[in-house]
Amino acid sequence: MTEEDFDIRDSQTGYDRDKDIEKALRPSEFDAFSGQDKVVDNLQVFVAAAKLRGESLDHVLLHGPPGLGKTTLSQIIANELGVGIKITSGPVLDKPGDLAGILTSLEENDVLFIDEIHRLSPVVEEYLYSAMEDYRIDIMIDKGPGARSVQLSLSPFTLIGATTRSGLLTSPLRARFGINCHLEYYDHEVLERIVLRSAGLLNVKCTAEAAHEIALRSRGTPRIANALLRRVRDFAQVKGSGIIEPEIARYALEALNIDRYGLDEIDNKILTTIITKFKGGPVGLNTIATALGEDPGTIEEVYEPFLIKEGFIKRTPRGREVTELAYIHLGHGTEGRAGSLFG
Ligand SMILES: Nc1ncnc2c1ncn2[C@@H]1O[C@H](COP(=O)(O)OP(=O)(O)OP(=O)(O)O)[C@@H](O)[C@H]1O
Ligand SMILES: [Mg+2]
Repeated sequence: MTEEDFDIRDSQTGYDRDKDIEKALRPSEFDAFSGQDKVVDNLQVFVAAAKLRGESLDHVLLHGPPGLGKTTLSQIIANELGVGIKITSGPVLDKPGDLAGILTSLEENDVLFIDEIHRLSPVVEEYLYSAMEDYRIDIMIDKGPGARSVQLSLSPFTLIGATTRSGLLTSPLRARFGINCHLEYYDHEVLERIVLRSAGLLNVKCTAEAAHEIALRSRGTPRIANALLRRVRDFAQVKGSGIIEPEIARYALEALNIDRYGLDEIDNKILTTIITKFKGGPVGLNTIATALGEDPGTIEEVYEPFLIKEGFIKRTPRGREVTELAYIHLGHGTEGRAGSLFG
């Protein structure tokens, strides 16, 4: 990829301007949130029950790959509960004191959102335990010989933790969440609906067929769908009629060098590595990770689920194996492959 190429990764990390648009496209009610039906249905019941009883909602853990709506859902939950939300993240909370400051500022039944909760330091994590369980924390007053710790009661609150790497959570932390939700990659039809909704919010006309083209290449991820929509809109306005139609959408996506299946650079690297270095597999996860210089957990939790969902990789008892689709997609011959699956 040259620098001029559109890098899908930018849409994951986000430029500031894009961040603002991302905020504007973020649904604020359950009804505007498409997909993840099971998770949403359950959350709606739990939220309604908590409201009925006038209690705080149980602590919620949201996990799943980037860009699938964890931050969005946590904001919807607070909004639907009609409470305030404070937002922070694991790496930002350096010392227990940082956490104590936020916890004591929460009002009754408020939501505290901790993003990247797998990156909390062990001392801060331990400090969180009693806050989550009994709404109590210990704070130190005074320094030196007069130092003593006093217990402080907190208002009941809901902790919503989000993580892309649930495998890294310790079991004591995981056990303290009463509600545990896993977000899945989105189907094309749902992404198409999301693209059409976003187009409406951006005030640009987009046909259903064009939305479908964009959805196909969005890696099952609403954030990428929205990012592609914005780039395609640029093409439609500069080189087309201003309306997003299938032809201009296809033209733009080609020009942006977006993979036909929405795979990103790392997805393609994983497939290429299995094909060229391991004869298509089966090969163990750790071996793939070492060959790529990536962390095995990240491959397993962040990349592999999409490749499996779309049928590029299979899990077998002996390891990971690429499918015929992967060979076709990458334009590799299947001569060197192991096994006799396609032979
Ligand atoms: N179900 C949905 N319906 C409509 N838009 C969605 C949906 N899910 C996510 N989005 C859009 O995708 C963008 C990314 O979602 P969000 O920031 O919530 O993802 P995330 O899971 O928190 O990602 P990360 O792990 O990177 O923090 C949001 O701006 C929102 O507009
Ligand atoms: Mg987020």
